[in-house]
Amino acid sequence: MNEFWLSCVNHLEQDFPPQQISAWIRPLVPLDFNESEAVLRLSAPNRFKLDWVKKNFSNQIEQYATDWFKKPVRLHLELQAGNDATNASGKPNDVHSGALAIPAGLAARVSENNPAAAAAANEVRQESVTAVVQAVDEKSRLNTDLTFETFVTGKANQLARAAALQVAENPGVSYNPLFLYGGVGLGKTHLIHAVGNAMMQAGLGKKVRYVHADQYVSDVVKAYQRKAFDDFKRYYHSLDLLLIDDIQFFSGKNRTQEEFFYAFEAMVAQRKQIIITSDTYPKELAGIDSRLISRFDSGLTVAIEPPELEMRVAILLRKAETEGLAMPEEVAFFIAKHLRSNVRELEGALRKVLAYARFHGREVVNVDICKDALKDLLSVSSGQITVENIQKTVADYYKMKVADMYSKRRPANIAMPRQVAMYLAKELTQKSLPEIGDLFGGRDHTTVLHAVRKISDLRLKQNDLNHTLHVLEQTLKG
Ligand SMILES: Nc1ncnc2c1ncn2[C@@H]1O[C@H](COP(=O)(O)OP(=O)(O)OP(=O)(O)O)[C@@H](O)[C@H]1O
Repeated sequence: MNEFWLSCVNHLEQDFPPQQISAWIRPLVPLDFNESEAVLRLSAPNRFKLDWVKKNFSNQIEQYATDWFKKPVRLHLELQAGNDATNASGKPNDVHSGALAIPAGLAARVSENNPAAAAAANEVRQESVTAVVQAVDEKSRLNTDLTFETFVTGKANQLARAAALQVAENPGVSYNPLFLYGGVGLGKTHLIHAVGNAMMQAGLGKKVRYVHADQYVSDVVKAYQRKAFDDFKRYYHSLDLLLIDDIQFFSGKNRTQEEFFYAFEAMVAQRKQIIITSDTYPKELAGIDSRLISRFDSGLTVAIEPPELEMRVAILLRKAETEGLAMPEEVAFFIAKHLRSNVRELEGALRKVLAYARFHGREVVNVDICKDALKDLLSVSSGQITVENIQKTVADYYKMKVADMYSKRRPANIAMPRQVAMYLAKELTQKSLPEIGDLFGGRDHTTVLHAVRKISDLRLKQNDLNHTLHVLEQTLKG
């Protein structure tokens, strides 16, 4: 197990900057691998790290484990025993606990056999402490790297950024709540951290808290179990700025919604600022109480759209510069033309190019290096619009599995995106109706025709759907 984990960390080091490895990966402790169920268990030192790793690294870890153990592995993350750093009021108990968590057994073994490695491990532990303290302010849970200064602006996000700046300057009085929505990886989380960091930097002693909706739900559950609702309420109602990310995760969680409703009312009445992000606009949120939806819509609702070409280039150039990589503009254009869906994807590509260039000892990259480094990514999005591209883009947008594009399952939340994808396939490719039917799991051409007619028709009547289609077309055309 330890051998696997060391190798996995080595592997992740190729893809992610050292700061991220120290902050998020090294604090994880490998627990065990269950052969029969193919479940890999890792523990994280606190809830914040657990959520972060789950969101940002679990795919890579699962993929690597799948290659290593030669079977499809599922990752199970859990909190280190007795180390849940979040109490009922949402405050961390132990600021540094996470950074010291290099597996104890492993550290002992390393130090017995190899004093130099032990010293290095120690150094890594020290470095982890610094990295965590720099990257995340534990009290507010703000990532201090996500600021307005590091946020690249373009047409796709200028409105959202202007609104966020306005709120940072006049919290509680301009737009309350500010509701930001958009697809995955477009910068919503970044922007709300930027508001929080700006308020903290202003040094007025404001109480700020970033919380992912999932975390809020589990705080409610904990408060319920510990009968500590008063503390919970007091804490949330006492904030000056509450940043709540991915509110769609409240869907169907009635008790959480009720608590949030009270917190919302109390904060807004006292002119305390709330900023919410979501993958869709308020009225489209499923499983959320209508009185909350109407509250969400009572301030300012702004979309972040997929970045246009020039903005993607600017983001790549800025991020390459930060990483100390000399990237000529033509190279940034090359990557930006091929990768169009979101900023997270661009960051992933840049990391791959960076690792490749470092490995081959190149300080300046060119288009050929990029083609090699990004072989896998580029084959998926080869510039042309293909039905596969459409299926992937639509599935990403609606947060569903690509496999459901071909499956026979028919619940409305799958059937509708599938029809949208069929419509786009007809609009944007040269494929015939029977060919499209084949690519959607062998469906009949009349099914495709029905989907195309239905979506064309609805598009004229429903502004929201028209907007969604517009965003998808823009993403696909680049
Ligand atoms: N305009 C931008 N300038 C610089 N970096 C950006 C920009 N937009 C996004 N990013 C970066 O892209 C990555 C993904 O952004 P972020 O996590 O904010 O997306 P998101 O919209 O919250 O996505 P999700 O819905 O998946 O949570 C982050 O590393 C963020 O810093």
